[in-house]
Amino acid sequence: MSVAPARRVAYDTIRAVTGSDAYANLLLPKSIARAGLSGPDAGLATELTYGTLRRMGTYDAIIAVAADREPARIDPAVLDALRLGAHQLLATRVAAHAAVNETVELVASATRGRGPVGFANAVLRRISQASFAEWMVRVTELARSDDERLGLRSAHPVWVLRAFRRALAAEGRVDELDALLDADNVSPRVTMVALPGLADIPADAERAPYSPIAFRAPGGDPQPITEGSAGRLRVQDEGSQLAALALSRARPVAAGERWLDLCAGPGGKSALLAAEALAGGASLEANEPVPARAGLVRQALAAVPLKVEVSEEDGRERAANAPAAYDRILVDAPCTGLGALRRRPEARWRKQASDVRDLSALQRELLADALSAVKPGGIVAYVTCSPHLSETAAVVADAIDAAGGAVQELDARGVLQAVVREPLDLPVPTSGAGHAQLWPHRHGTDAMFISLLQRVR
Ligand SMILES: C[S@@+](CC[C@H](N)C(=O)[O-])C[C@H]1O[C@@H](n2cnc3c(N)ncnc32)[C@H](O)[C@@H]1O
Repeated sequence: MSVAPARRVAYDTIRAVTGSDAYANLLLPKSIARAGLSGPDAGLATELTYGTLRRMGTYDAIIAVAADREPARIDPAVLDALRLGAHQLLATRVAAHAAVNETVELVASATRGRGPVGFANAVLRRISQASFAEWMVRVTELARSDDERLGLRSAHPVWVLRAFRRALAAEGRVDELDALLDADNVSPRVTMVALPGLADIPADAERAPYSPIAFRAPGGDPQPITEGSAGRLRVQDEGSQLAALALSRARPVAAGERWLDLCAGPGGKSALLAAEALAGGASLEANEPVPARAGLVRQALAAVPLKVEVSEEDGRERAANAPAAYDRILVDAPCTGLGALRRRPEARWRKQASDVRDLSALQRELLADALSAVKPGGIVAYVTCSPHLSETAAVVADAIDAAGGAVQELDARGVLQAVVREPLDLPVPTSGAGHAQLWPHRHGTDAMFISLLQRVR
């Protein structure tokens, strides 16, 4: 039996993600194009890849019971095939015989001898004997806590869902946790930006609710729109647009202002800030230490007729070497990305709780150095695409404390409400802090955190 090309593409992508740390959202479109898939076949390859990777932890729990063996003791090439097979059997309308036979065929092509093939065949047949709901009853009975059960049902690691619960509790909305976990398992609609002053939203496009420059890609396919737009109509999450606009529109721009985008790669917000700087008579510099990503920043900036220098330094040094030089700085800090799980299906399983400690130390240093690089009266926007409190409110609170009265937090929610087309539901945090936290389930955006900090002396 031959393997359908869509399944082969899904399997190879999953192997590259689990075995070589590839990113599915970057690799899959290239693999689909190379295999010549289009229409429903491309859709099937995407569904199989994203669905399998998103629910990997849950499928592993099912495979452990069906195989009577811990996933860590299964050959990785076989395990990935079993994950893909389990997804087809339990969460799609793919016929069971096709799911089993073609998965076994994938195992035969990836391994030697009859052992792995027989093993995979037996495990898949066992999985096919019960529905997803029945398997959930079996695996959740083995869970050691309510949070483990919730993690299995929602396909989130326990440390991630606990971090989400704490962040929602910090704004008195802990009852939204289930909605947030559900939203993470649905691919977002493709949202685009029309760079202000340089491009118009296409007349027939559906507007997005909040950002005044956002619209939906017609038919979900951005390519016909991006082509021929010279980079001025581009894909960008509405939350990212709002984060950049919160800085550029925090107050009117005075001609001659100097702006810096400190952590700029791959350049989506730089392009938007450049368009805003051009309109207001400000200048912009950008910085990104990873050379390949700095190249992407230059590409993105090519859309805007403004000369923008792109440096390739560690942001801490870049900012520390420019005391009181800038009027506005964007610190879109490197973070866990837990706010963008919808579009990065494997990210939730790849990140570890221990990553947060190292990242938050770097975030604190970047923010402190950025605050030293703004003029008195200047504004730093501290932004993450993570809602984890250790990367968000705690970093900002420490920066304000450390500044000993030299830094105050502005009302980011008020700034955003003045920018948006429809009011945002942005509760006041129980701490009373001035930041804004966007959410996939509530706003349809990535979970962007936005704090505006002003140096007062
Ligand atoms: C969240 S991304 C920025 C996204 C970007 N602003 C955009 O909208 O396209 C964070 C960036 O920070 C960069 N980065 C990592 N360590 C850094 C450091 N020490 N200084 C400055 N940037 C850093 C990463 O390479 C990454 O490109």
